[in-house]
Amino acid sequence: MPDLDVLLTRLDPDLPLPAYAHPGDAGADLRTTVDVRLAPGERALVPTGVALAVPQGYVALVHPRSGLAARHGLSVLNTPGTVDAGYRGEVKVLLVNLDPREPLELRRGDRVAQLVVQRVEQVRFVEVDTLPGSERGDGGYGSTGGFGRAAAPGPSATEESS
Ligand SMILES: O=c1ccn([C@H]2C[C@H](O)[C@@H](COP(=O)(O)OP(=O)(O)OP(=O)(O)O)O2)c(=O)[nH]1
Ligand SMILES: [Mg+2]
Repeated sequence: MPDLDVLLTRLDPDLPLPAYAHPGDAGADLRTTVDVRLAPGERALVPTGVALAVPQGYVALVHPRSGLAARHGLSVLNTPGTVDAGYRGEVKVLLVNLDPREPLELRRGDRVAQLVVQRVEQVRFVEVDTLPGSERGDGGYGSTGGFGRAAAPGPSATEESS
């Protein structure tokens, strides 16, 4: 049951508005207003035919659709794309064909991505000389190990498999 109004203008009156496929879904599907052919590895910034006034304190994020990603390698290059509250231009989707072999033909009206609206904080950045300590410290980028699989038998059995 939606409880937040997001004002929208339709720049392409013949296409349906962004819509949630099921009640309670996080993402509302966005459609391309144009036909696009993406060669393997190719990207394109495609228009969606809508402009939004996202309320202050919220952001609209442009996410890929998992079915198109799994079946065709279609993704959003800058995923998730950020539509700021102050942005009044047309929402666009930076599509990329990550399939190494197959070109992808998209037609006007196809649901190519999904829009997730969520709350967001704007913070005050406060410069200090020394940060408070933490258990993790500066460990990152794999500091806790890899996949955590049982070590396979063989020459590297003594090392943790990554
Ligand atoms: O997938 C996206 C990403 C961005 N935008 C629009 C809305 C967003 O508010 C604006 C700027 O996006 P972003 O801040 O990610 O791009 P930038 O390269 O930093 O541009 P700018 O200098 O305009 O902020 O572009 C979209 O329509 N779709
Ligand atoms: Mg920016």
